[in-house]
This record gives sequence, structure tokens and C-alpha cells, in this order.
Amino acid sequence: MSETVDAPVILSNEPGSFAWGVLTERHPALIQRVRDAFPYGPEQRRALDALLKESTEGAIEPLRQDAPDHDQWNAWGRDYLGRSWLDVPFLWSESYFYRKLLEAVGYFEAGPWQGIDPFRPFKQAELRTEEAEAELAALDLLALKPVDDQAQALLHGSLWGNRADLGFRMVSGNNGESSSDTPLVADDSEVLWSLLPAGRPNTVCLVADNAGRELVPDLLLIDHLLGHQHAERVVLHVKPYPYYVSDATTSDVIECLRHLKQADGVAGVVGTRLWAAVGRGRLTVRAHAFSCAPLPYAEMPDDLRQEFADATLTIMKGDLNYRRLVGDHLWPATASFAKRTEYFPGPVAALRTLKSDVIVGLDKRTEELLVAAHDQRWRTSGTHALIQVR
Ligand SMILES: O=P(O)(O)OC[C@@]1(O)O[C@H](CO)[C@@H](O)[C@@H]1O
Repeated sequence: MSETVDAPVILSNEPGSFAWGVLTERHPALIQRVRDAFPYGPEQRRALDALLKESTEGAIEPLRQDAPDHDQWNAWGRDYLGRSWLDVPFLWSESYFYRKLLEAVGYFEAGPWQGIDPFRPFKQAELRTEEAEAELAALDLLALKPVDDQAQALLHGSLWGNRADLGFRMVSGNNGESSSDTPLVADDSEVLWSLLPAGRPNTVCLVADNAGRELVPDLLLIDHLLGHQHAERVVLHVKPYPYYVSDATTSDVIECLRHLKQADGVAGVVGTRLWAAVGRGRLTVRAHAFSCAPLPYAEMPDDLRQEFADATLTIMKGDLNYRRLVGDHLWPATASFAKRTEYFPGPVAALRTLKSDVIVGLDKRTEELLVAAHDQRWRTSGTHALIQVR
């Protein structure tokens, strides 16, 4: 099979497949959770029920005529509206589901529910778990270690933080604990550090994934990059609106910074430093509309392309960003990461735990060992992780 031409686009219509499970099990469970988490009135409850019915039994319907992005989604969905949710590309249907969930709860509509993040209670609870507290307390000990060890630990903290994804944990039963003793299936961390020599005017774009227990370690890594002159400036890309359950928005960044700032010990010092870095423009938060587009990064608009082109390194966090980076296709696992990302306008690194079928850049031996030990579950179970750089 020619890796660049023929790898099939992932759909959700194969019973038992990962994508099928997301649409038929994960999404209904999420609707129920959101319904239970807020005292929604009859209008929102009816709309949530309608979304459940539509997404499990019906055909894909357009957004409300008065939705601000109605025309945009109609254009993106030209080939998909009216079809079964299971029969269209998984990346598109999953992204559209989150957009429709916001419509159901009145997120964009003038009125009392406007701007209320339906996932906020779950994100908030995340920050206050015992494990999250322990992770912050561990910074006091880490600060005593050699700087290189700190750097590697913070990189791994950010990487494994990606396992703390609420959508994933709702169904897998995974408790979000780190598997950081599992060897990475690909590890280009040396290349990553070599791209960020200290003392140069480097700009790093970090394209965030989840809030809470992923965003906190991302911020800790950013503080290290700034503090040890690996970056003069960091641009933190977040979602312009709630998405994929726990994806970070600007509000989540503020919440995490406040949380850090109020913590004891080193965590509190880091929080104060990051707060000041935002004030000085060394850390910028960016919420580009394309971050919530149902499209691969290969189709990014020119302004975003220019931003990534200008960066010394772009770090893509998480599974969804990985799917968008390499394309949501069933590539052979040994397909080249460099080739899949050659369109990207600058150096790019992926930090991701494996939570969907997409994977490239493995060597044959690694793939064989993974298949022998775990059948195909290693691709989606979140027990494995990678750092890939081009
Ligand atoms: O991007 P993230 O948070 O790492 O992962 C998102 C995720 O949990 O959601 C999708 C299924 O709902 C999959 O792409 C992936 O497993």
C-alpha cells in the first residue's frame, strides 16, 4: 500500500471499532453526564435528548439557522449533512458532535446559558484531586535535582498528563494515572531539546490539549522553557470554545494559573512567575478559530501557517492534535512521521499518549513487539506514549 495515497480515512461504521465506540457509547454517556451536571431547563433538556436521538439513530442535521457559524459548518459538512453519523469521517463527526452539544445547551445563544462551559464541573474537579495535589508537591523535590533531570521530568509530566483526558477516562475506566514507567514507543526527546538551545531568541508554540491535569504540567514545562532560556517567548494555543470534553480554553488557563499561584512551595512560585510572564508578553494565550475546525492541520489557514512557520518549534499535545497533524487515516504504523508532516511550515513535535487508531513513525520491530504483547489495544488504551519530532 502506498502510505501517502491509499490509507483509508477513519469512519465510525465498523461495529467494535474504536471510532464506533466513541459515537455509540462515549457520546451518549457524555450527554447524560452533562444533563446531570447542570439544572438545565426544559429547552436545553429537550435539545440534549434530540441530539442523543439524532447522533445515535438519525441523520446529521445542520446547525440552527441563526448560529454564528451556521454557514461555516454547512460548508465543512457539504458532503456529510443528511447522512448517518457513523458513515462520515470520524474526525468530522466527533468535532461536529461537540459543536452540536454546545448548541443544545445554549452556549452561543443570547440568554442565561450563554458562555457556560458544560464541561466545567468535570474540569474543576480534576484540579483538586489528591493525585493533582501530590503532583504539585513533588515539584519541591524536583527543584533539588540537576537541571537536565528537571527538564526531562517536566517533558514527561506534560506528555503523560495527556492521559488525564476526561472523555477517554469516562469509558475506558482508566483513572488517569501515569504509566510513565512504560517505555515510549518513539522517543525523539533529544532532538526536541536540540531544537531549543538555551540563550537563543526561540519562540515555542505549544498547542494545548486538555485542561486540568494536563494543562498544569504543560504550564510547568513552559515555565521551565522560559526560565532556562530555551524559549524567549511561548504562545499557548487553546480552544476558542469548550471542545472534546476537557480541552483547554482561555478560562481554563486562567483557572490553572490561579490554582498554581495559590499553591504552596515551588508550585506557588512557578504560578507567580507564569502570571508575570503573561503580563510581560513572554507567555501569550491564543485561541484561533481553526483550533476547533474538523480539519487536519494540512488545511490550516495562512495566518496560522505563518505563526507556526515563525516559531522555533511547535509542540502539539495530545491525541486529537496528533490525528489532525498526521491525518485521521489508518496509516501503516511504520509510515514515515517526517513524510506525514512535511507540509508543516516549521519544526514540529508531537507529545501524545495513544488513544485512537492513528499512529505513524514506528519501526517494524517496535510494532511487532506491541502487537505481540497487546494485540491492537496498545493503539487506544492510553497505556503507551510517544515523542516524535520533525
Ligand atoms: O486529544 P486527546 O484529549 O488526547 O484525546 C481525545 C480523545 O480521547 O478523544 C477522542 C475520542 O473521543 C480520541 O481522539 C481521543 O482518544
